[in-house]
Amino acid sequence: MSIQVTNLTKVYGTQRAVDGISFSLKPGEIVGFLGPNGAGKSTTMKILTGYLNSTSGTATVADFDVQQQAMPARRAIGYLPEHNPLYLDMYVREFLLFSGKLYGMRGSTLKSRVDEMINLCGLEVEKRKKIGQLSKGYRQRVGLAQSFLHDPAVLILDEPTTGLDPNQIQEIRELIRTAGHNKTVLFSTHIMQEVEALCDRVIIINKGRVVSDSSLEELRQTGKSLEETFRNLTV
Ligand SMILES: Nc1ncnc2c1ncn2[C@@H]1O[C@H](COP(=O)(O)OP(=O)(O)OP(=O)(O)O)[C@@H](O)[C@H]1O
Repeated sequence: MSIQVTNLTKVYGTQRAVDGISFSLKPGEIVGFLGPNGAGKSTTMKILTGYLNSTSGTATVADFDVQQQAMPARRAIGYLPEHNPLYLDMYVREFLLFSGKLYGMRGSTLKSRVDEMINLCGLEVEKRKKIGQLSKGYRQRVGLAQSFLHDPAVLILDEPTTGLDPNQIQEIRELIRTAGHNKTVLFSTHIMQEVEALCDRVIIINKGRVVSDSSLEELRQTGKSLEETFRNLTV
């Protein structure tokens, strides 16, 4: 399995933000991770990417335990966090070169990979600007370029299109489809059409628990829209 989550729990103080969830993703699957605000999506993603430790349970990425084998697990992951923290004073190309070095890339391999990502993510026209001068959509492209840079097998994208205009949403979606080809992708979103446009399968969580894990095809066969299913399971 590319991602295996087993009985994962995260307690903040007295709150069980993630409450014994289990799910898995096979190599090459694109899975939408849905849930209302506060359901525990970002917390789960932060545990998968090693930003947070779980309270109990296990998670593996590319068969590496995210806590016990943190470094190889992280090498297998491209992560776009919800608020996409970037160094605003850095130039686009400078930032991507810097990020690549953190992944141990050097010399001509690094430079050609950065140029490839600039091209793939449509950053050519903006590559000489400082990140702080970019629009939100272009900042998101920089975040995606960074997450794809080391060619990870697994992409974990936390609300990659939130706050973008309809054209940018379409472009970022296309980018995820292109760059996510042959990769395993887990992404969270509140946009149902996005799930329908991109996903093989949908996992819905509510109050820290998995309430549905079905293929889009199975959900279609219920005769209800995804929105209706979501509301029925989470209101
Ligand atoms: N560092 C923290 N300390 C305490 N509570 C936290 C912390 N981070 C998250 N929480 C709480 O855990 C719960 C789950 O939060 P999380 O961010 O994982 O939800 P989410 O599903 O990603 O929500 P959204 O769709 O709004 O981004 C929320 O009630 C949140 O307030």
